[in-house]
Amino acid sequence: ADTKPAQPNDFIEVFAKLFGEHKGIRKGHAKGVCAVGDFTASAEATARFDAALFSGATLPVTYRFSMAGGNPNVPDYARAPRGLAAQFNLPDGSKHNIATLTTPVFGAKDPENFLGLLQASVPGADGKPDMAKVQAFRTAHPDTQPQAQWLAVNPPPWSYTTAEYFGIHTFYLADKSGENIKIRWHLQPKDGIKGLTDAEVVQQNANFLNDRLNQRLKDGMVEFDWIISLGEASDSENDPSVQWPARPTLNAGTLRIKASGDASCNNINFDPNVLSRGFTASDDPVLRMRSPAYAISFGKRLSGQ
Ligand code: HEM
Repeated sequence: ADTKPAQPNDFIEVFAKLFGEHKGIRKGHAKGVCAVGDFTASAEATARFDAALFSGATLPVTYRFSMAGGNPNVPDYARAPRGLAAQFNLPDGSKHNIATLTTPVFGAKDPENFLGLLQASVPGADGKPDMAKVQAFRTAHPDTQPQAQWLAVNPPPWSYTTAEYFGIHTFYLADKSGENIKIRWHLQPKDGIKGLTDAEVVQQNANFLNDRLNQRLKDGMVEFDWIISLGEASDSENDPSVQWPARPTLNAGTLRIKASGDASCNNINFDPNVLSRGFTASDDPVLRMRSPAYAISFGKRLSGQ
């Protein structure tokens, strides 16, 4: 990074400049919907890993699907990432959180460049962002380009249930021999991947995603396979703007969603550094920044700010 270290509250402040102040709701991923279901590990994951999540027991899970950004009224056809967060409830009362995006990479390699990109995008006096300034920032910081390129060529999901969701960061996972394996992972929808057509992007109403999820759940539960990629020595451990090459994978289990639209996720902070035994966070600086930024947002929204 070529600037002073980004502070967690810098993000809360720039989100307010970009999206306005919205009291009592999430400062990021403001628009979303709760859901409930469970998770069962695969026999392969149970055999291979020494991790509480993969012990084999079926675990209750609280989910939240969301639209990226701090605008609670963002239209559901926006070319922005969608999020899927999950909180796994372990038998001993502990929790494990994941909070994923539909893009395989994040929008910057570190908090400073993400903050710089957001600051460059703040609208001027005319209410519009200075696109030349944004473009100049992206040119000077090439790590801010891959996510934007991905979003430009991939249509927004047709439904929350027809997208892949990526963990993006590198984590370590303990195997039965006591070794910590370098992993990345994504959630693979059993409904298949389906995007909106160009015509649908223009014609969709602004709030179809929640209805489509409710409608889909009337036909039975929605399932995602948890696909883990096994990293190699050359694969990045701390740069979320870079995708790993295709690697050997294994199916670690199935996430099931059974109902949506309740209030179960409202008071959850899906801090992605809350991990259960067997998982360890990498020192990806973006991953580390997420805990304090989410905590500020959580404290604010719980206190009506
Ligand atoms: C420095 C980088 C980041 C900052 C500052 C940031 C900030 C935030 C904030 C403030 C929230 C609201 C938290 C709450 O009130 O509970 C949030 C939610 C979320 N973020 Fe991030 N985020 C960052 C990176 C990421 C990355 C890399 C991912 C995915 C890999 C991600 C996925 C999500 C998701 C899915 C939610 C919604 C969670 C929910 O449904 O409650 N974010 N983010």
